[in-house]
Amino acid sequence: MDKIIINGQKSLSGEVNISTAKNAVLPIMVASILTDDEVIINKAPMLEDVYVLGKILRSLNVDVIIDKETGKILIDNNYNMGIEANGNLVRKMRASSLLMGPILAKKGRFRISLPGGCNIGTRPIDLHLKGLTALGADINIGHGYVEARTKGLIGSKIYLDYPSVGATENIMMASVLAKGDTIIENAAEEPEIEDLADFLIAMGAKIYGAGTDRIIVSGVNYLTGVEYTPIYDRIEAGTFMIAAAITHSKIKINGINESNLKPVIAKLAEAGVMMEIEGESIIVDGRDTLLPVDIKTLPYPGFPTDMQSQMMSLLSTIKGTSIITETIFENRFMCVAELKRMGSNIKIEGRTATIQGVENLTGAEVRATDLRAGAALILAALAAKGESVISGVKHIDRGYVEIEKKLQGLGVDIRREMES
Ligand SMILES: CC(=O)N[C@H]1[C@@H](OP(=O)(O)OP(=O)(O)OC[C@H]2O[C@@H](n3ccc(=O)[nH]c3=O)[C@H](O)[C@@H]2O)O[C@H](CO)[C@@H](O)[C@@H]1O
Ligand SMILES: C=C(OP(=O)(O)O)C(=O)O
Repeated sequence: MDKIIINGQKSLSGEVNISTAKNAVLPIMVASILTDDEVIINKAPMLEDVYVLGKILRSLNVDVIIDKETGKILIDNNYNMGIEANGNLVRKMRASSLLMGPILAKKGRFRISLPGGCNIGTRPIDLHLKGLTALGADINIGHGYVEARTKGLIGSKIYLDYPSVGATENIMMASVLAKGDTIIENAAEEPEIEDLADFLIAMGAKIYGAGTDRIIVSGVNYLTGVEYTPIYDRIEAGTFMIAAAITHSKIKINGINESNLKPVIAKLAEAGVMMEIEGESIIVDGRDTLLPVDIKTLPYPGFPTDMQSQMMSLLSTIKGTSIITETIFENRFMCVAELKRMGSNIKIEGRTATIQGVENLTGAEVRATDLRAGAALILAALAAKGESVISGVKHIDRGYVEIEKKLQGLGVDIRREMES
């Protein structure tokens, strides 16, 4: 198992380039099977999740070429795509549940292994299935699999009990080829949903209102091939913003969209971090004394759950009391036990964490239990006195492109020890 080793308390300087978003590219890769033509995705982030999804699509008999040098992905569904992807691969990643909508729309049926829980929560798919049922799918669940059939999807009005990102994406992808209009109410508003809609629109889909809580999809008969570049990763950008804040440094981050980062910018500003936007770049200056803040995670445009663990590390180093309330995933405080090993003073009660900032974190041997917990440990290690050794790096590699190289470029003393 790879390990990341960091010698902390170095000041950061220089610039870092943000990659395109994992959470945009995964649904876009899946949506590519909705056309019989070739799709080209440019500047894709070269991440473990992208490679695994590539394998999942190949197991459906879809041609997928991932060029690691250029970041170009070619996807061609070959006209003879299957209806069931390899179960072992599907169970490896949550985002594989997004295959349901497109396979159903293209083939009229699918069989998929239930994705199961993961470290951050149980993550049911009831809302995905409710939406597909409303569009005319007959769904059966048994022996760990979901099977669905339809005689033809028909547009419908669907109210989501919760604005689930994945359910909104699945319903949108299923309904683009349905007969008539679909209205998704209480839809998720995340920027990655708007990006998926832009991708589908570029293929010929008719989608209105993506990025709001009411999305209207008018079904079309077919979609065409397209060349597309996904949006920047707002969570990667937010993670580097915290890297500047936690080390009291000033750095420039290239590849951001200010409006997508609003909730993160607002909270860091409240904590006393100075920020200046220059087009698609942000200069982050954390050299002033920082103040404690309270955070509650919420669906977009609220504060993103995917930034919660990283904020936990930052607030651990800020004098005073901060409170974090996690409302999205029931098990997203797993980094806390590890942060405590580094000297953090955090108390958990249900979904609330009370953080008393400490003078100094200290380097320790810690383990990443999920992607953002891993990012939080890296950030804590940047601020900690002495050496930290982080294991469980496979989680971090799911969502951060060459994180140690990007941090090295900012002057961090960081190295990876590969599994021998
Ligand atoms: C690949 C991708 O884009 N992943 C993101 C996506 O995950 P994902 O799409 O899985 O997140 P959802 O928005 O669906 O989940 C939010 C909440 O809704 C619940 N829920 C969801 C679906 C359902 O059918 N029933 C149900 O109860 C979940 O358990 C969770 O408590 O959005 C999350 C919330 O912003 C992010 O943390 C993930 O990084
Ligand atoms: C939870 C995350 O991703 P996924 O939905 O792919 O597990 C994340 O990106 O923090």
